[in-house]
Amino acid sequence: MSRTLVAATAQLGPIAREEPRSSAVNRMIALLEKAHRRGAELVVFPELALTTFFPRWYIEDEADLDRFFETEMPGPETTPLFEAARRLGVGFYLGYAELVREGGVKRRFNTSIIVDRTGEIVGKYRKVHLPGHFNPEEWRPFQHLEKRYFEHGDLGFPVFDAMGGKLGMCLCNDRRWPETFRVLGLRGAELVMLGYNTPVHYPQAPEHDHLQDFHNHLSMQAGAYANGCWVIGTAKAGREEGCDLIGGSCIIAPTGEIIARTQGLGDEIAVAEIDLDRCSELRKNVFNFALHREPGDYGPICDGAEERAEARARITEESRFTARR
Ligand SMILES: CSCC[C@@H](NC(N)=O)C(=O)O
Repeated sequence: MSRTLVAATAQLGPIAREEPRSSAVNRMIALLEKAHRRGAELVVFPELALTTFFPRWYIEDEADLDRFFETEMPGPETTPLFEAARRLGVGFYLGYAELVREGGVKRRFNTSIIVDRTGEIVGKYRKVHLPGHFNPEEWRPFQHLEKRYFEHGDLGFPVFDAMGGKLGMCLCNDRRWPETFRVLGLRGAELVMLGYNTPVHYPQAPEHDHLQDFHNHLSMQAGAYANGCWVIGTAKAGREEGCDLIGGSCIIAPTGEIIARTQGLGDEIAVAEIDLDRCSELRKNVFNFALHREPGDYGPICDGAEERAEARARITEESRFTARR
């Protein structure tokens, strides 16, 4: 059986605050069709692809916040995307804000899914490394309230047998953490897909603004190389509600080389053929984990997990926007 897959990164330009889901979905279907015409079998969309990047605002009213979340997937507005996938026989990765009710409690996650060629959801991931802050901070030109609006993902970093390979997922800030790729690599991921919304301006250290594209590619290329896996990273890009987001969506080989990338900051695809068997070039050699990895010397990487969990629970309880009914 062939282990090659034609894949596409499907970058979205800005989504306005009042833009309806149907518009975002129609834009994604157009990209899916375009990718299909170029032979793509798998298409990677951005993080929070159905709405504007709403954590840039402090939203006090719970109903206003909930408007940005999906309570079912697919729901009435996203079903056309799933139908298009089924019609074209193209799988996809999609990031969205997920709201679930458990025991009368609302839980909110920054989530991504893998949908296979038949339009079935075959994998789910909930963002682990939530960036930003809990409380609104007036000095900022825009907020980054992911820590307030989302819970820490509770699914770990799973790897799924899908599309003829072993597929892993992460979301945006996760890519900056080598542990993300290493855990997925240890679980055998051959392709890691991720979406991102990355502002050009980093208010805490504006001297890094000109490095945002560099850091984006640095993280993903290092993750690919050190784990011998393919990486597809997809941006929501451009000036969204006055906030500039980087582009640079790309497909990265296990060698760390970018083999396809978008050029602009709008809706755009870049396509490449990826050979999943190429992972072994690294995995059987320099990154043969069984032979060369030295976990006995990596203790500090996992120290402090309990303290971290306690601190998180405390802060979350104090600050998170959670409705209990
Ligand atoms: C405030 S941290 C920088 C922004 C972050 N964005 C997301 N969405 O995770 C990122 O890692 O790109």
